[in-house]
Amino acid sequence: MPIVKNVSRAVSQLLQSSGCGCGISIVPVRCIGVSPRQVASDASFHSVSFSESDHPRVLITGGLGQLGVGLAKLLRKRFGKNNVILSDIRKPADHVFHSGPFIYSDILDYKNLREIVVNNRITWLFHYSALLSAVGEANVPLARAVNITGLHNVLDIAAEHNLRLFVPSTIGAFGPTSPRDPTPDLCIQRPRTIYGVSKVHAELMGEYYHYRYGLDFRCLRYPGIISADSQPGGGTTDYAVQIFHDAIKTGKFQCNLKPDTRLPMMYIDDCLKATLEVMEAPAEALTMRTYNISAMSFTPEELAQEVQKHIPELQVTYNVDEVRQAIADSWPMNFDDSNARRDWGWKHDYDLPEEESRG
Ligand SMILES: NC(=O)c1ccc[n+]([C@@H]2O[C@H](COP(=O)([O-])OP(=O)(O)OC[C@H]3O[C@@H](n4cnc5c(N)ncnc54)[C@H](O)[C@@H]3O)[C@@H](O)[C@H]2O)c1
Ligand SMILES: C[C@@H](O)[C@H](N)C(=O)O
Repeated sequence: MPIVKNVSRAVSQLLQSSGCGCGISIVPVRCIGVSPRQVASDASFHSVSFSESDHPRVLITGGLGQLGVGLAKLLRKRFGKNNVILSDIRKPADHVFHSGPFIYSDILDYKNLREIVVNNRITWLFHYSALLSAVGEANVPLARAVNITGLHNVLDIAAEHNLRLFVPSTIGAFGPTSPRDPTPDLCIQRPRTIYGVSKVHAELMGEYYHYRYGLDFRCLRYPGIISADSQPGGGTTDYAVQIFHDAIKTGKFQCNLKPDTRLPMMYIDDCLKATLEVMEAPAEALTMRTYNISAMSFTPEELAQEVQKHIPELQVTYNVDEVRQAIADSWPMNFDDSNARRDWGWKHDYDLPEEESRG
């Protein structure tokens, strides 16, 4: 019998909140200039630090993708609407533009990014700009620029202005030589995508800046994130979002991964909750700067069966995309997040009661 894991709660939540009608997320393709580099390797960083009793002043880069708008909503509830600035290089939808401060920011423009941080007295930065795994393979030079040069800009500005910096990593930071079931925090990391390579680089650079310059760098390795009211940005786990939109819109879904491809996944509310929690965790609780977080793990076939419980007429077919399949086959199947649970009390809400066992 296949491993059937109960994703009911997340599926119900997704189908309830799936208003659909969202446009497909398109990552702009353009030429990239090299950003100026002003920070000397032995620079001593200094800035006005914010009092912990004040609300942080937050900037989110790449905030118009699958995760940023939800993150802004959560943070605005907590810290006040005007204390959270969304930024991106795309034009925001009306409802996003009217929901709180939005600003244009290209993370490859170092000077402009620094100006935004200074003028708005930013104290926390969530760095979401990236090209995900599949679009990254389709445009390696752009992925290298956005994911690596962009990160360098953000690291320098964060260190210079004493920011608390969150950079998400991913299950994609592991590769075929990593243990896959489960994958612990510390193990071999030899990813085979530019996305994965750039995320390992981000993890290591952030940790280096922490030890070298005292940067308050915090990083979570997210699983594939499923959401209903935002579109994925071109990753390998996109199918697990697209199925909900297609189930409601057309009743037909063509999956680009094989039916038995098991990957770690998480409902967006859990992902954003974890992100806020790790940013609020006392520094002394963090024994590491980069943590795996986990919630559930399923295959396309299992997810389809779960969705069909709610929409029995859903027809699912498979047309495997070789690039995405090769990526998925090199990624973890299950994530070990015991360090996050121990250090800062991570606990997911949308889980996988093991109602049926392997065998
Ligand atoms: N969604 C997931 O399943 C998932 C899983 C693991 C990690 N993550 C990480 O979380 C972060 C957010 O993910 P997402 O799914 O929202 O990504 P996304 O692809 O949906 O959005 C990324 C955003 O970055 C913006 N961007 C591209 N180039 C830029 C530039 N030069 N300057 C500023 N912005 C630029 C894009 O316009 C886009 O809105 C990423 O770093 C991603 O690696 C996401
Ligand atoms: C897993 C994650 O990093 C992203 N959703 C991708 O598939 O590329």
